[in-house]
Amino acid sequence: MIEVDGLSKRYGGTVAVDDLSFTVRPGRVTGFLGPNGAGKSTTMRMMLDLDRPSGGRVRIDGRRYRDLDRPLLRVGALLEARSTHGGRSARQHLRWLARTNGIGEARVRAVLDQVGLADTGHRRTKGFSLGMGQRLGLAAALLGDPPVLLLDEPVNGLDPEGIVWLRALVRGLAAEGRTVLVSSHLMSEMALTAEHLVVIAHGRLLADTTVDEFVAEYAGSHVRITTPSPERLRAVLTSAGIRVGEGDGGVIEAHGVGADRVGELVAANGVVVHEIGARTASLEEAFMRLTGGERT
Ligand SMILES: Nc1ncnc2c1ncn2[C@@H]1O[C@H](COP(=O)(O)OP(=O)(O)OP(=O)(O)O)[C@@H](O)[C@H]1O
Repeated sequence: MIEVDGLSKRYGGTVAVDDLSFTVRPGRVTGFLGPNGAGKSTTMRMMLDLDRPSGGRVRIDGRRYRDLDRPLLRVGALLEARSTHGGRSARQHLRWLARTNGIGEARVRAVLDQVGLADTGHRRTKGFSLGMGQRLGLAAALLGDPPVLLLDEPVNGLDPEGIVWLRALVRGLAAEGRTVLVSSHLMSEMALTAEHLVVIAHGRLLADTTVDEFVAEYAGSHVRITTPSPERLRAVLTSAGIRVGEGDGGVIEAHGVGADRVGELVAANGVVVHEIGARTASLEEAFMRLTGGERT
């Protein structure tokens, strides 16, 4: 479990993180979302003691990072900056990490295999693509078999196949009971990966909720109806107390109501309709609404 309590970070006049409090629980993937510059990386660096908070605190399984005994066995992290020595091979890099942290050689083989680098582990990392670099970073994060994982934008540089692979890996790690925090600015990816969301903008908490609740609360679902008699349909829906809007191409949108109720109303009032469809807004739309349209 990761507990963030009143966390703040100022860089000169810039407030990067502003009185942030949330808890990341084990057993599920928590997505850490926010537009560029929202403060995600700064928050993650403070979790790992790489940046000193201006205020507040972070606890990982009840302790400060710096007080953790053999931290690589407690917390695995993939941060945005790559920190491998280009002249070394992936295997050498992991062996060095393992040795300096009292981790056995068997784990090096296991994680190379787990991240799909078993056949390229002997190659120098200098020639690695961004995606391979991300896989190596993940291998390093997993090396100590830690119960807590912090992954900052892990899909960066991965090809579509790699993204699907990562999604399964991350969900599997959470299903094993680990605490998994994954930052991203890709809403659609988070919708498929995370069950819980922590959303921030300008360093402040905007939402701490499940993906489903987030979409329901901030995006709002509606029913789309195509009809040759829009005025008549509007009148029927409005007199039933339903809020009506207009979508693209003259489609009527009924808000705060299910498709079943709309179907009953049009049948009872003899309105001809060509199409009725329930539409659930995407996580992307919910995010845009919540952050006031800031691009990610
Ligand atoms: N070392 C630093 N010195 C000065 N300002 C910084 C520093 N690190 C971050 N910032 C500023 O703090 C704010 C938050 O940045 P941060 O990188 O944490 O955001 P982010 O949500 O991770 O964004 P991105 O997705 O672009 O990485 C930004 O305004 C950034 O310019």
